[in-house]
Amino acid sequence: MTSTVPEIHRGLAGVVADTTAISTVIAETNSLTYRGYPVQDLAARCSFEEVAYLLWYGELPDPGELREFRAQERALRPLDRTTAEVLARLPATCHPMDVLRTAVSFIGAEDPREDDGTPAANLAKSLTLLARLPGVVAADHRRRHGLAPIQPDPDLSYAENFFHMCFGAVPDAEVVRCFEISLILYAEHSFNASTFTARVVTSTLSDLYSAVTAAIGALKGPLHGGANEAVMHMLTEIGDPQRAGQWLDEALAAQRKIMGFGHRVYKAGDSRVPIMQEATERLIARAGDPDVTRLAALHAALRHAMISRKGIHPNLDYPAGLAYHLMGFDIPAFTPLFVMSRITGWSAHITEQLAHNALIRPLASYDGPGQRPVPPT
Ligand SMILES: CC(=O)SCCNC(=O)CCNC(=O)[C@H](O)C(C)(C)COP(=O)(O)OP(=O)(O)OC[C@H]1O[C@@H](n2cnc3c(N)ncnc32)[C@H](O)[C@@H]1OP(=O)(O)O
Ligand SMILES: O=C([O-])CC(=O)C(=O)O
Repeated sequence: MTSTVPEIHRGLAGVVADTTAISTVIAETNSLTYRGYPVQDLAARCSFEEVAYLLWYGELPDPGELREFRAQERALRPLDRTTAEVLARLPATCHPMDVLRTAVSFIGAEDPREDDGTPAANLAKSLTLLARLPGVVAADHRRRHGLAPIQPDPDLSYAENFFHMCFGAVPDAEVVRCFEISLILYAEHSFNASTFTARVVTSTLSDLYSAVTAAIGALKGPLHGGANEAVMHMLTEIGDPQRAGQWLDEALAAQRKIMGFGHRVYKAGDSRVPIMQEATERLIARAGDPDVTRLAALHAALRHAMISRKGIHPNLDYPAGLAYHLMGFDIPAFTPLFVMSRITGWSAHITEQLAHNALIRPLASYDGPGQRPVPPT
């Protein structure tokens, strides 16, 4: 009897798993659109709140809709006492992504709303998470420096308020805008690993908090969102722009993955990198500091070396990691910043998955031992 060997798509590479109307990544033209709008234009003209609204409702808000959306987000910002206490008890040695994952799970456990899974109920939960997660990240950042949390300020935008809660001050507009651009670029990217994780959990008809908790776990890994932290660790390890080429040769010879480079879909450059790189260069110029100039030179030298040696281009995590460092965030807080943005894309996909749900359950080709008897005891 002959058996046909099925074609295996390890890592689901090249597999089209479903349709989506949320975003499209077109590697051939190096383009990315959210609900049809080029991400470059959104990053140039919109606030992060407008982009969140677009992802969730399918259209950009008119002024009245934006006003109402902003008011709702601002009203939901304060963390309740129990959540704050639970988070303060987590060991300071755990990674901030563990804190965030626990926070979402805890906020979900505390939510008294019945889980009817309707789009309206899920959007209400998504807005709660969008509004609360910055407070979680900021309080965690401060406790690691022995500082008390700062209450949110409802007069500030999403991005401004986050700086206020982390550092007790809002930096100049250039820095806030650079941060906001990173949030817009990180918001959504089709069926990436964390979004697909959220869709898998949702496909079992589990709840939104469970899907987001799982997605945070997937984003933490260094092959996905964790790469923005790994980029800064790598730059710190190299230390000197003059060493970039030799360091890279040794790392490649040792089969190391160079963090912040390469992408499953983009093979000739990530559509988001030029915008993020430009914004980061404005931060570098603004700093006017020799250490920053040196770090920027190292960042550029490694990018050139990687492109010339391997033809592999940076992904969004490469400029974003440097930008977050220049904004004053601690390295382990970088991936939580990604979560504060990607919560918008995850929530949109959870709603879309439920709208035409099919349980996600692929097949496997078994290659273990043949059938055999259990030895007698
Ligand atoms: C926001 C985001 O999540 S963007 C991604 C962030 N992740 C990173 O930056 C981590 C570093 N990058 C990588 O590990 C990879 O590029 C991934 C995981 C992102 C994509 O990988 P895949 O699509 O599975 O491609 P794959 O790993 O098969 O790479 C193809 C080839 O390029 C090489 N390659 C790809 N990326 C890198 C890299 N960063 N460093 C060194 N080599 C690389 C691989 O070694 C492989 O070479 P081979 O064909 O000689 O074996
Ligand atoms: O699309 C991917 O595989 C990873 C990525 O860039 C993202 O999630 O933003």
